[in-house]
Amino acid sequence: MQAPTASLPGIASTVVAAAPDADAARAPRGAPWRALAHPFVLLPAAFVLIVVICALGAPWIAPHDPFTPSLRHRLEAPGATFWFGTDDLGRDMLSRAIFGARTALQASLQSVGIGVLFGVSLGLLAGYAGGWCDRLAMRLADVMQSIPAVLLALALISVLGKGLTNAMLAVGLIFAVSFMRITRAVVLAERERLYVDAARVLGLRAGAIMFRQILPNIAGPLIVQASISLGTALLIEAMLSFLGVGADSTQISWGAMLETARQFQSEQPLLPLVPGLAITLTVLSFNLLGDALRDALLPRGTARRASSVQVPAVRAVHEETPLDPPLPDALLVVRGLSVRAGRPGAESELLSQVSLQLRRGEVLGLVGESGCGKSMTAAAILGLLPAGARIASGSVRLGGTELVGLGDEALRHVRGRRIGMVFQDPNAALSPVHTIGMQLRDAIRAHRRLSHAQAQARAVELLELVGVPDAARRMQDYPHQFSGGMAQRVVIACALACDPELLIADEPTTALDVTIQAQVLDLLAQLRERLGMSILLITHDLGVVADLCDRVAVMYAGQVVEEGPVQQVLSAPRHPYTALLLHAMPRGGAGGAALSTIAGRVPPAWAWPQGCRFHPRCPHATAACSVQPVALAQGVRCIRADERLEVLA
Ligand SMILES: Nc1ncnc2c1ncn2[C@@H]1O[C@H](COP(=O)(O)OP(=O)(O)OP(=O)(O)O)[C@@H](O)[C@H]1O
Repeated sequence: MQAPTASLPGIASTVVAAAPDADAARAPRGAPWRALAHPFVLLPAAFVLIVVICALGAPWIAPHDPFTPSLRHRLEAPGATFWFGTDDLGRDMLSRAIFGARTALQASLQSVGIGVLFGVSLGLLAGYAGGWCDRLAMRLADVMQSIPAVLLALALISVLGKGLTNAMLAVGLIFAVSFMRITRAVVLAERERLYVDAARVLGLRAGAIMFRQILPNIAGPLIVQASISLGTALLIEAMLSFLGVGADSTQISWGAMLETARQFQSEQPLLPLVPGLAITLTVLSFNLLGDALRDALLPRGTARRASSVQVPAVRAVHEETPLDPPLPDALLVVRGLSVRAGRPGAESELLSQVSLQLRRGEVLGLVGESGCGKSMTAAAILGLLPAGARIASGSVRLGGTELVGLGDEALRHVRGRRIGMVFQDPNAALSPVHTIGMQLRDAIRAHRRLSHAQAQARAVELLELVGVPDAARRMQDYPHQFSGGMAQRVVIACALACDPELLIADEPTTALDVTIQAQVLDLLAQLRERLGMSILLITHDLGVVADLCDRVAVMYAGQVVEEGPVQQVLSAPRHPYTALLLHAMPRGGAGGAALSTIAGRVPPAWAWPQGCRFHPRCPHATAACSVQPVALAQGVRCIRADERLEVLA
């Protein structure tokens, strides 16, 4: 175990130069309050507020005693003393309606509280864990949802006895099903988002990810559902009390008032007015508020990462790749790594016999077109393969520790502590609803027992290290208040939280403005220099590789096709694919010359070609190239590697 480090000696003081955060947009916050600004919403919001005030201050607000009968005033019409008349026992209808707000709100809050508690916990668990846990929860939900809420309440009352609490417990259990379904659906979508991957990469525990990362992000749909459920609960409470199985004689319920009004309506026709209006307006207000909140909250943050890829057919190539002996001082050694996805019998091989080596303090570039398997390689190293994909064979050793086959808990200790990860889109990698300070402190405390103050100090130090100006003040800011470049610096700071030996950067500059890209790359170079870290840099850009990397591995169709020192590979490429990639690079000063491209595209994983996978696009391919798989030999996977082949533009 690493000792807790409260500081990085000699580093924090060296602030990496950065451009000022000029484009840090201050996006408007507080979507619920924006929704309340609409006139259609102000009225119901004001009405709900009045109901709440009545419920809380009933003894002081009610003009008369709502409980003591006064037969002198029996069934009086509305007048100066009793504004809304009296009931059959001479009690003031207005005062009873004011006290009735207590019962209505208490019952609604009770049932919605129970619904939220059980529903959200189950939904989080089902959505996050998946598998049998999810299936069991969904079947339970189906059964529960087939029973009408009022029927279940009546059944529970017959077992547990009459009373509002028992009735609302039953209603709460029915509500739990809706909350569970909503939570599960949102969690299923949220868990595919980058900030959840980022939290897993940092080594946060499943509980922390569910409750601290995902839950605040699904608050919107839950608030909307809670608001609508409050109205429904109120209606059910009124209905049960109307039937005489809800509120008892010590409680005043609008439903019970309505039942009394029904009995004496022929004598006093205005009796139903007060309870009827109270029920209708309160339920309507809750529903209108729910609608407004839905409009304000739900469209937010809908961008989702594409999560699944169809894998319709089998295409597994078996080949033996001779492995080079490990480099001296190798930190990461990946050997013969194959990853497969899909149903048994219909699997495709996403990675085939991938071998890589990375020395301590070295930067290894992983290049190739989109779909070649670069991100899949990083995911396999981190033990974070997408659902349905698995490591079929091979080994990943980090500083002598075999990572393939390690359990979840052991891997959690590796991620974040020994391997840090920087993603392509910094804004997607940071949770939008937490401050930068909290996200950094969480990353630091995921692996170290530090007090809040120590974690805070370390977080500021990390922000200074990555060149965020005015670091202490910016700890309170949210991700949207940072420009792309600054947000990426924050992501890098999170990745460095526990001094990892290896940093995996997956296209860390692709989502950034070109002027900012160079600054972030400079930062990575400086960090590598100062911290002696190894970096696996995934990129499309051979220019970046030339500037930053010591070694490079070129990937094509799930295989490494060429590997070696940057200078050697870029100056004298031996694989036609590497040569064509180099040829397709935009060159400064090319003076209007058209960019050359590589004809065709990378095939999908289920259709990797037979023989050399590049042969259908290769200008030098011969009949022999399509016969059998080509092994990686002396850093290149091409049967014509020893011939001198000119690039055909
Ligand atoms: N969840 C998945 N299930 C099945 N196949 C997948 C999945 N994700 C990716 N693939 C396939 O794996 C192969 C490698 O994809 P990968 O995302 O690693 O490529 P990449 O080189 O990182 O591309 P990019 O530069 O666009 O990120 C592709 O054929 C892709 O279609």
